[in-house]
Amino acid sequence: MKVGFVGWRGMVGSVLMGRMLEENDFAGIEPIFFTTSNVGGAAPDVGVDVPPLKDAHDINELKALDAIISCQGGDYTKKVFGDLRGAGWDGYWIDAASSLRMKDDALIILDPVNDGVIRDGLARGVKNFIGGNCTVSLMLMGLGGLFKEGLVDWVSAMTYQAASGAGAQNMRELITQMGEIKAAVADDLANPASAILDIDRKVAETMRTGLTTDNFGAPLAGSLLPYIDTQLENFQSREEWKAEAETNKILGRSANPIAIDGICVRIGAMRCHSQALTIKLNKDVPMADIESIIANANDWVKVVPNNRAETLSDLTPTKVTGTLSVPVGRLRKMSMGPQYLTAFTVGDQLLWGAAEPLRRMLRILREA
Ligand SMILES: NC(=O)C1=CN([C@@H]2O[C@H](COP(=O)(O)OP(=O)(O)OC[C@H]3O[C@@H](n4cnc5c(N)ncnc54)[C@H](OP(=O)(O)O)[C@@H]3O)[C@@H](O)[C@H]2O)C=CC1
Ligand SMILES: N[C@@H](CC(=O)OP(=O)(O)O)C(=O)O
Repeated sequence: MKVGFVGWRGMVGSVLMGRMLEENDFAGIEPIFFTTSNVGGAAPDVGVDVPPLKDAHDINELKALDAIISCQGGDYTKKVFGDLRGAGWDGYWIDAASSLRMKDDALIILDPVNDGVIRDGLARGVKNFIGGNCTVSLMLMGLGGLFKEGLVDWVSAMTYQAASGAGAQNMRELITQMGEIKAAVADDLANPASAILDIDRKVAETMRTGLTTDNFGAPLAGSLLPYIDTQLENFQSREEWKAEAETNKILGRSANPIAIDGICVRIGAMRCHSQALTIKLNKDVPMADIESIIANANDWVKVVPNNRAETLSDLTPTKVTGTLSVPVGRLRKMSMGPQYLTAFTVGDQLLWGAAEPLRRMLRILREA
């Protein structure tokens, strides 16, 4: 199988390369690497012979491939995908970008949750397989069991999203902002006799006027930004809109959708998205059953007992970052009634949120 990789050196692409190497995924395929900026340059060392970098806009080169994995972004997809299909290319297109997600001829891939939908699609001849929005994928990796059992009436998801979701430059900017805050009060901090309210005043002044905000457009460090992605006419942000639209498409139930809505917030975490969920169940299910349904849904979800020590140890971005683990905790019935469940979940948005579903889709194609 000839597989083209576009966007392999970006942030999502690098995570994908790392995972493919860990899982020995380059053995048995013929990888060909593409670039938008360095045609003829050296391709990465993936343990098998590879030609120099090819032009990611060269339709003839792309046409020779059985499958293409793109982590290059939506603008690239928009530029190339139509021309490539128009030129008669019939291969598999696997993409991290959102541009094709809601198209009728595309499926959103998250195989631990929708393996059946993916395999049905393959049997029907679907050729476009698109990774889901990170927040949606991570919510489903955590709570997929409840959806699978048909227990969910509606969900309200309040998110705490990491800087990485906005891109590599934003991760750098978050750290820069943290450093700028520290620098503004370093002398006062070093002096145990300094007044905390003086430190606080200087910090607030620095946050309002002295932080680098070229990428976020607003100060994030020490604060939060309760708006992600663009504004829609119904006053949802696009990130909030994706929750219901993409979840139902992933589950293959767009015709009979479950309502999912909430507020998406950017916080100063590096690469783990967290979300606090209010779930209205369609019946009163005992907590022990809920916990076992959630825990048994896939190999990566883990129920964290709802106590302070284990929550602070196991249910934080700091613990989860760089891992495939998806802990779900703070599980309890709410005071609104026995059908109202609350949960908190954390996941690495570059792994399950972006690269891992693409890697696994390639495996599914190879094994099909
Ligand atoms: N960031 C995220 O959390 C998520 C992103 N996605 C999707 O994936 C797409 C790619 O995102 P992301 O990986 O963050 O994008 P990056 O900006 O990290 O990389 C995109 C491309 O930029 C080029 N590039 C230019 N300068 C550099 C550099 N110094 N280092 C590395 N690459 C460079 C590379 O193309 P070339 O080699 O051709 O020059 C690279 O493939 C997004 O647009 C989005 O559609 C999906 C889910 C989550
Ligand atoms: N919008 C997401 C990241 C992302 O790339 O989402 P999407 O793949 O839906 O465009 C975030 O900011 O955290």
